[in-house]
Amino acid sequence: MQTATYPASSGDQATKVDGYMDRQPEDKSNSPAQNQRGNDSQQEDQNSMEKNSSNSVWTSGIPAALEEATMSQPAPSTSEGPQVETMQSMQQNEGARPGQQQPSNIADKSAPSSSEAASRSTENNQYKNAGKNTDNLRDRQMRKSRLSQLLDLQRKRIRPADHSTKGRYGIQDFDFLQTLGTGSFGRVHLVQSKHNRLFYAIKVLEKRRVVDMKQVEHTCDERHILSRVQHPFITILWGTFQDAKNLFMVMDFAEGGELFSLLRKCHRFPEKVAKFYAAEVILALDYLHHNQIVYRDLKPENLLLDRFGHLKIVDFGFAKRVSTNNCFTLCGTPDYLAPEIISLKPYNKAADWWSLGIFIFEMLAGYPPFYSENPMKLYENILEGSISYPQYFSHASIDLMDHLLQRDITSRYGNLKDGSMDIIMHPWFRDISWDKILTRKVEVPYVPPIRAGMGDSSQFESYATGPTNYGNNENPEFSDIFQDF
Ligand SMILES: Nc1ncnc2c1ncn2[C@@H]1O[C@H](COP(=O)(O)OP(=O)(O)OP(=O)(O)O)[C@@H](O)[C@H]1O
Repeated sequence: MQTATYPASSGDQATKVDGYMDRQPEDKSNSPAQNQRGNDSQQEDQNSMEKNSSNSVWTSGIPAALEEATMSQPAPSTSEGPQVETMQSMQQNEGARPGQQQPSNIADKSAPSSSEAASRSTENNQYKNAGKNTDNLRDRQMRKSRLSQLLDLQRKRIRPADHSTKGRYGIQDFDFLQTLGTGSFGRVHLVQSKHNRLFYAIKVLEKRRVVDMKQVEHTCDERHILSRVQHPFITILWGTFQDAKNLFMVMDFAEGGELFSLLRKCHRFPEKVAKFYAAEVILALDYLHHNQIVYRDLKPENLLLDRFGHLKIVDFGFAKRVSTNNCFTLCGTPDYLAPEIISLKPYNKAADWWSLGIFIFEMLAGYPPFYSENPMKLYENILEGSISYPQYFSHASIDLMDHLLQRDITSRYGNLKDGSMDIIMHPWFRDISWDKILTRKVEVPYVPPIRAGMGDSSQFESYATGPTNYGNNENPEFSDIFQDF
């Protein structure tokens, strides 16, 4: 779990929902309620930006679009200066990866341009006229049916129910290296296979903590669901095993770190970038929902980047197999909770589409729409549902978020007769090639600056080495409860 370095203020200590820790935006300097950070923390941020900027690499193809999108967003006035500068300084300081073109002259392009406002207004006008001029109904129908066929193929890729990951590996198969992240029940380690020398991530869960926090069912669901799903944007579970005290889940190592960290470094993403990450998430949610799985914990902390810059959803600790409206558990991350969950009403996959709306907002604004340091106020804000969109959001993005952030689930996009198609076909995604997104043929906005395949954990926070006295098989605990592992 990413620990926020945002200064804690009174009353904002971790809130637990169903055993999970709350998050605090590290920086919501451009939020309606501006933060009051001291010089020290600003200096710290500056230092960390400089450190990070020299590492960051933006791929060659996207930057022009990325810059345009970034620069066409008037920056809100904040004590820390505009986000635009932040993004630009990241770009200016980047080093070129071997074989990659240095992004074209960013400094020149950063000069204020009178065409920016014009281009935004053209974009908005295009959106307003979209129904009249482009997208005639027949084209739309054809696109929709082509897309449905494509998605159907992916949706059917599910491993058989009797596919077992149990006992496929043991502690003796891996060298345990540093900690990549910590969670409520243990930690995730970088490991190296003693056989093929490849690097993996192993999530270790302490059985006693899982039992004490009444998370047995969630943990078993996580293992079961992850062992069956097969999707380009979902982490692969290679195997599970246990020792006397711990459960182990062997996953592929997502080397690029958390999207959360990238977002906090950039403060907010240009629309093109947000659209790209949203598109990958949508395809993963579409896949899960068609396989009767609701994810229930969408947030930037659970979205990791692989070495190429594509997303991998991790942490299926709240994922659940569902039929219709049959979830009641209060779980998820407060900022991302759908109103029906807070009201303790039965809820379904529509809750994930609500979270998608929050996710898109947070990527574009740098803070979630209902943010409050006071958890009760946060819940009130969510239930009340009034959203103040920053003026630099495009009409199309606002329209999509309005349709996702519908308190009434019978009006929420994703939950209507056409399901996810309403989202996929929304004008905000007009320039997205869904088939290319699915086949990962789209140029990514950001390639993590790592030495791929070398066990490079530079994109993760450093942790003091934790307990790694794993592998003790004496006096096994709870083996009846965790017999599936
Ligand atoms: N496959 C992976 N590759 C690289 N890092 C990973 C991987 N899976 C998890 N991590 C890191 O470990 C952190 C904790 O993982 P995860 O969220 O799955 O644990 P958790 O115990 O369920 O945490 P939480 O209590 O926050 O739900 C992640 O935020 C991420 O930084």
